[in-house]
Amino acid sequence: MSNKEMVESGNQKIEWARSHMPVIAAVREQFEKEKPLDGHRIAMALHVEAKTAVLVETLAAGGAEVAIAGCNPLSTQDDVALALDTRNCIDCHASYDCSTEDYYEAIDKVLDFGPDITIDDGADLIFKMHTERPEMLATILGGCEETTTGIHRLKSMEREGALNMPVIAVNDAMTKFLFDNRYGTGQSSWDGIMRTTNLLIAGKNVVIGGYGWCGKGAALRAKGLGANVIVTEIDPIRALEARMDGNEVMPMKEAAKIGDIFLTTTGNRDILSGEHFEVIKDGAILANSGHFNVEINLEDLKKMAGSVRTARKNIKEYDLGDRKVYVLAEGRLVNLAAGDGHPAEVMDMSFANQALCVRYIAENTLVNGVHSVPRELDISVAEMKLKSMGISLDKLSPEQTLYMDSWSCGT
Ligand SMILES: NC(=O)c1ccc[n+]([C@@H]2O[C@H](COP(=O)([O-])OP(=O)(O)OC[C@H]3O[C@@H](n4cnc5c(N)ncnc54)[C@H](O)[C@@H]3O)[C@@H](O)[C@H]2O)c1
Ligand SMILES: N[C@@H](CCSC[C@H]1O[C@@H](n2cnc3c(=O)[nH]cnc32)[C@H](O)[C@@H]1O)C(=O)O
Repeated sequence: MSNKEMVESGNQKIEWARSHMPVIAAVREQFEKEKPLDGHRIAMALHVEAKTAVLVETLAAGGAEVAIAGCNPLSTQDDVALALDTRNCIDCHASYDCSTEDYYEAIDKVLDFGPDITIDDGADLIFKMHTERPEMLATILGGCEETTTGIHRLKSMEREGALNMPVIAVNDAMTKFLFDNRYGTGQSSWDGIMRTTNLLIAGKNVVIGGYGWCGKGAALRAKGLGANVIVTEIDPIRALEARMDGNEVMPMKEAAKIGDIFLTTTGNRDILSGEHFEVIKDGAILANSGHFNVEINLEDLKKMAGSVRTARKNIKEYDLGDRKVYVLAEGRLVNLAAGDGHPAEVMDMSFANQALCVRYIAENTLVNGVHSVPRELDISVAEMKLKSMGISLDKLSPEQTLYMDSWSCGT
């Protein structure tokens, strides 16, 4: 494709996403009128694809200048990156097949731009500023964090007294994790797996590593596709929940022997490693939708394999002698590296939260530490989404309010 065709293709994807993101459209309208981000410089490290581009445009419509890098190798869509880079007030430094060096160089480039607000997915910008560029923290008003793993990292910095800027935990908004992590990951992971393998899910043993918000969504959709779902967990409550939701629960060492398709969603490392590959079933398909590329230990797999070859686009075959194992998208996020990421309708809510939280940072002085998304912003996102869906609610009558609030009623 020529550069011109790439830009056209990127713009088409952005337009399609924008037309399915009514909440962020409403936020953009406010931003265009009020210009709350005038004079602000925003550095972002997110998956560079069409829905993210709609967030970037919204911030620019609010008056900001924006520089963006990727937040994961293999999750950038090059046509969208090119289309974004042609816009006024937007610099994009991201490519799909970047090396680890290119990836970190791009993070440095968006920091060179001199931001006063950051948006991260996995805390890479914040980590880099704290470890290598601490002088930058003096002019940072605050940051927003998109994902569970990033918030784990930031809370651990906060506990050790090492977090020297305010950060809003956007992932923890109800209108984010209940929809994005659950229904978003639930749908987009299976989309990535199915379009990459072109295989049937019905009748297969699907093993889901972790029954958090992503795991619940992935298990629910696998069941809907006709799979027999097995969950592995380390948390007794989540394991119980998985069982009572109708899944089998067992240790990975047992699940490895019978699973046909494995999907990790834990945010942890080595969910599948050497001890599992020793017993894993011939033909097993391994995919990750959790953290970076560490949930499936590819080093162990490489050591055990006699040879490795590309079996099909985005599928690597590891020949273990008596068995073959297939890894999708290099063990990186299968929904983004081998698919188009979450559906626009869920990113609509995640990114409306991002835009509103950036505005909140611009208009308020926050102390250093991890902050929750203000409840009223979270509720406003739910209200805008319901309105866009044509759904209205009942209202409490004065008698009902009194009844609910009074301790003397109810007997
Ligand atoms: N692919 C995507 O688009 C996408 C979307 C949202 C979140 N994420 C990422 O997915 C990961 C999970 O996010 P979440 O919101 O579901 O987190 P969560 O904390 O709700 O769930 C993680 C679950 O994994 C379990 N777990 C941890 N170690 C385990 C182990 N060794 N074996 C089995 N289970 C284990 C935990 O007990 C927990 O129940 C994070 O890294 C997050 O950043 C990815
Ligand atoms: N660098 C992180 C990446 C985790 S991805 C998880 C985040 O990606 C976000 N996400 C999922 N799909 C899309 C998409 O299509 N566009 C932009 N972001 C997405 C989603 O909100 C989720 O919180 C790490 O490996 O730790």
